[in-house]
Amino acid sequence: MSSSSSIQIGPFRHAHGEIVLPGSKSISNRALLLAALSSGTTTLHNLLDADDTKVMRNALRQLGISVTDQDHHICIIKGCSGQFPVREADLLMGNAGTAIRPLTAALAMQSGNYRLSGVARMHERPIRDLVDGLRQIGAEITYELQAGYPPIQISTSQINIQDIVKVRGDVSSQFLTALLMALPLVAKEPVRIEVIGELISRPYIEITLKLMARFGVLVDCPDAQSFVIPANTSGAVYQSPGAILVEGDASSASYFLALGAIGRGPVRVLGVGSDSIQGDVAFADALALMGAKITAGDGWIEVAGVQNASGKLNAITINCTEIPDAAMTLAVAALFAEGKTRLNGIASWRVKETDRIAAMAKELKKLGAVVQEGDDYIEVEAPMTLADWRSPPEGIDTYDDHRMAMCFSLAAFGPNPLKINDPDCVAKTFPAYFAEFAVVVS
Ligand SMILES: O=C(O)C1=C[C@@H](OP(=O)(O)O)[C@@H](O)[C@H](O)C1
Ligand SMILES: C=C(OP(=O)(O)O)C(=O)O
Repeated sequence: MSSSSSIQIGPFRHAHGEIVLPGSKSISNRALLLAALSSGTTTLHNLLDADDTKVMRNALRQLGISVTDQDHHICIIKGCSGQFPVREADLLMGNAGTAIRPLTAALAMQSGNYRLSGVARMHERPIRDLVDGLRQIGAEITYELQAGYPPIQISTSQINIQDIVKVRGDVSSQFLTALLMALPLVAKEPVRIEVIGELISRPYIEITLKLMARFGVLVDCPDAQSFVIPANTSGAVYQSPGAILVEGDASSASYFLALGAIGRGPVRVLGVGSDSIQGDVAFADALALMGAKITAGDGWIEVAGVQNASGKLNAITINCTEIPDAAMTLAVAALFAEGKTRLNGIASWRVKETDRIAAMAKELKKLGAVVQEGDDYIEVEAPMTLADWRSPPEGIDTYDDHRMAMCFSLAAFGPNPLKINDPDCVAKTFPAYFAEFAVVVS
């Protein structure tokens, strides 16, 4: 849990250096679950060691899986061949969407009794579309407090799959990810998952499919809305690949790439690059559109300032439905752009760690930016002159949202010192963030 301290940083002018990124949250939590469900032993290298992955590791241990941390970043998992040894458990999921949603689906396939709950904010984050998807195939799931939200109770039931399972994809892609990973455990015939309506955050589905393939399950995608899971004829459907090397986290990379643009650079991130399976590497393309000088290769990306004669970024209008997490970094980078930056397709921000559109608008305004928000967009214009930048004495609030804290560190490149409240909330995905930040800024 994060404390209620604050830090004072900046003003800074330069950013340069190299940073080795922590492991990807999205890959770490998928790899942990698939390794646990597989037959065989898997060694996970460069696993993220942060709150969200602790939640997953602890839950798997409670479910009877052998999870051995060799050091902070190497973890050895002995798989259970699809059937968790423990059939009753009360699992605390913190605020980790990548833990509660996939585990809910996997546990609904187990014929056991499980309760899943989280921190207060998790109980405001929707899970209805997943529960509806699972109920179609006979899962018994009830809501403990408010319908549509955790805590939930999963009871022993008979899973009976007809040939099509439908799921909505416009609130979170994690519901589809959860079904994709869980259904192979019970698919006696091929099962088609059909996505109803828009599918947001689509690149995260690519991560899911690629990880499933590493564990031996190949999903067919006949069209953009359909996913066909093969029949499970052998019982133990997932096969351990032996070892997995987790890439660096592309969302975590976004803060350092932005620093390389705003603080002249060069800043190089190591651990993600042109060969990445994470959609958030497209943040580098967005930054290039804003005028940043970017080069990349396998396993690295570098930013060396901006190409515009003004030395400033230029504003852009961009649809962010494929990069919902890194898009937050663009909103704060807009403080260093000429013109009005508009981020579209970000309705999902409202149901994440906090209402990120409201929080972002409120805190950017405290700095003197001109901000407009709508249901699914935000527009940001930098303070007109240096004198229009404000230094709010009460500090920037972070709403227990790791990305609010990390994004707003960029604002320390404005003319004033900056106070950030509750910086420890970065522990959700990047506990060492402010230590790494300190190494590259001056
Ligand atoms: O599947 C994943 O690993 C994630 C999917 C995205 O969520 P939504 O699909 O809810 O947008 C993203 O914001 C989250 O941080 C991680
Ligand atoms: C939305 C996020 O997390 P979660 O996996 O809890 O959905 C995030 O990390 O920005």
